[in-house]
Amino acid sequence: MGRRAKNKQDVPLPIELDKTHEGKVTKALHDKLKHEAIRSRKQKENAQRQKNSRTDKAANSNKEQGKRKNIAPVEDNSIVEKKSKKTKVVEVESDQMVLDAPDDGWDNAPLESDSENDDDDDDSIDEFDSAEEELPSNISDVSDAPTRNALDLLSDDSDDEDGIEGGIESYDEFDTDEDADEGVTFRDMEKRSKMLDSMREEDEEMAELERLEAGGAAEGERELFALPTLEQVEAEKEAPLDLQQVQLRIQETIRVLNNFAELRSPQSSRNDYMDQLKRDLCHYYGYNEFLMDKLLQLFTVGEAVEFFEANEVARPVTIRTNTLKTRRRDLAQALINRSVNLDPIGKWTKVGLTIFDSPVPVGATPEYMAGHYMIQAASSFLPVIALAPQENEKVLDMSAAPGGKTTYCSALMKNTGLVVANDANKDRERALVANIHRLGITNALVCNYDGREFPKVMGGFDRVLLDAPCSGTGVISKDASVKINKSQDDFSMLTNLQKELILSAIDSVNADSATGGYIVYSTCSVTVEEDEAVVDYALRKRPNIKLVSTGLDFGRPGFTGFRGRTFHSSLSLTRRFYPHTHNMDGFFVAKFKKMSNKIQTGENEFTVPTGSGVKLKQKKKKRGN
Ligand SMILES: C[S@@+](CC[C@H](N)C(=O)[O-])C[C@H]1O[C@@H](n2cnc3c(N)ncnc32)[C@H](O)[C@@H]1O
Repeated sequence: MGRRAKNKQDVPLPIELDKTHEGKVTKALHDKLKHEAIRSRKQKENAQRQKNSRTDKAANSNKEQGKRKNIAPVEDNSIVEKKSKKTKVVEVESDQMVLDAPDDGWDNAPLESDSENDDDDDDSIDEFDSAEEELPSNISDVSDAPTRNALDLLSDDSDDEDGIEGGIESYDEFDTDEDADEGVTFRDMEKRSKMLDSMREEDEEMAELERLEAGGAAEGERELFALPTLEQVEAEKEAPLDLQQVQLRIQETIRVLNNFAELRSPQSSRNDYMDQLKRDLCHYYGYNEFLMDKLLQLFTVGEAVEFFEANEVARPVTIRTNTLKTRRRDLAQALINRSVNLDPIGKWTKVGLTIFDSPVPVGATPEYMAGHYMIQAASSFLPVIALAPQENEKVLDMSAAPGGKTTYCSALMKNTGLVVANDANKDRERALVANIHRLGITNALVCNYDGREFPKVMGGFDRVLLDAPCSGTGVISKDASVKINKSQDDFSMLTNLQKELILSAIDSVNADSATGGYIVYSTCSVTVEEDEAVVDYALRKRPNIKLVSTGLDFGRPGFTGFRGRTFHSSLSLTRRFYPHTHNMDGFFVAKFKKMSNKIQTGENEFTVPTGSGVKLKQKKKKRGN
């Protein structure tokens, strides 16, 4: 746990970076002139507006009496419902659901035996309906989605002249379902539309003015910032940590680094600033220097701070509907009846729900006990969506415990075919077996091998999922010990294991599978050495595979190069997910297609079996002289 977390009583506000100060100094002069021009124009306009307002109000007061209610926009029912809900955890996807005029989502997850019962829909959950599809082709990009909120919608639609003239005091007055068109003429509408435009312009200019005022004042003060001297650094080590001071220094250091030529102190180099920043970030967020270095290599300093901040906040609790037993709409209704406050996770899944709050523990409801859902992180849906297991296939989940992904595979396969759920850790397999029973999975076989023993144990799978053991740098909000308990030795050990496991996973797949021939590699780590570097290694060692699209069209493309290393260009097909951009755990997903069971790797030719057991054919090595 970081000092920031430990010192809860003294936690300063989250660090917000000043993005308005990244430009050059000449821009300050430009801003100042613009500031003056806007101020003088605004003074004139305000005087004129007040005059017009008085005249118009007098002329229209009778006409406008009683009209206000009639011209208020009819608010979408779903928005009214959302507004009445309790405050939510920050959740980009659910906002999107509100605004995308949803229609049909709950019904897209039919209970197999009950699909014709769709017409007994309950109105109370219609607001969540969406046209989302499980198939990857329909996944939308949450990170790029427009982020208008319900109030934006209301203000866009509002036609109330009183609101315009006098300023909108409260949006409550628009909450009416009376006929919006009655009594409104085209001339009125045109006039109101012009007024709205002018109001918008005015708001934008005011915002610009405020920005310039705030920026101007800060600029003068901040230029005095200098790094602490060696003596001060030593003295700080002895004294109790002043979080406010450290926070301020982080902001100032980043500002200088963003405009180094102009704002640096001549006595300090870029490295001096970076060293101080690293020390401060370690203190403030409680990371060891080793991991801090790694993460600062991954992001710009600004984005690194966003990542650290996101790690201080718990991700939303999410559950996955077990479609073998129920439909999402029925599950949602059952939980709503228990006063659980929930929403669909986002357009990219039709089985996920976000739980905002619940008066009963989500892991102890009768629906949970009956196996109607799995408590599962949203990120953990992604590799299974990418794997896309089909009915009647033979699938291997190489590191399966506690079974979130195994049971999702079985659900997608409608309990047909075979899912081999393996894990090297016997203790963790208890939870795997319990989940398999609770969720009513009947197509799984649990085994307890070191994954590296595949495909000798069994081969010829249509698809293999390797959700690899990893450092957990994507799930720091769940396990803060990761901040301090990882060393270079741990990373070396893990990446070696990951490389061996990924080759076993590839060799366990039958390239001649009629329906499959796919391998998905995933980790809950954001480090390149556990993600792209492992995938790149697999591509080099197994030329009979190629990367294909994960089908997840949100998430950032993987790195094709990193700190002087060049990876195969197809690495851009892999996907990265971050807590600060996707509000889900940090995650990595890569999907391979195996093109042939024969591989030629210079000296050796391997033939991977299509049935169980392994045949390893080794050609005679060609030896040189
Ligand atoms: C990220 S967790 C898997 C989570 C699981 N896929 C799920 O969704 O519930 C990684 C798992 O790898 C297992 N593991 C570690 N080393 C292994 C190995 N050599 N072979 C197979 N599994 C291994 C760990 O016991 C752990 O359960």
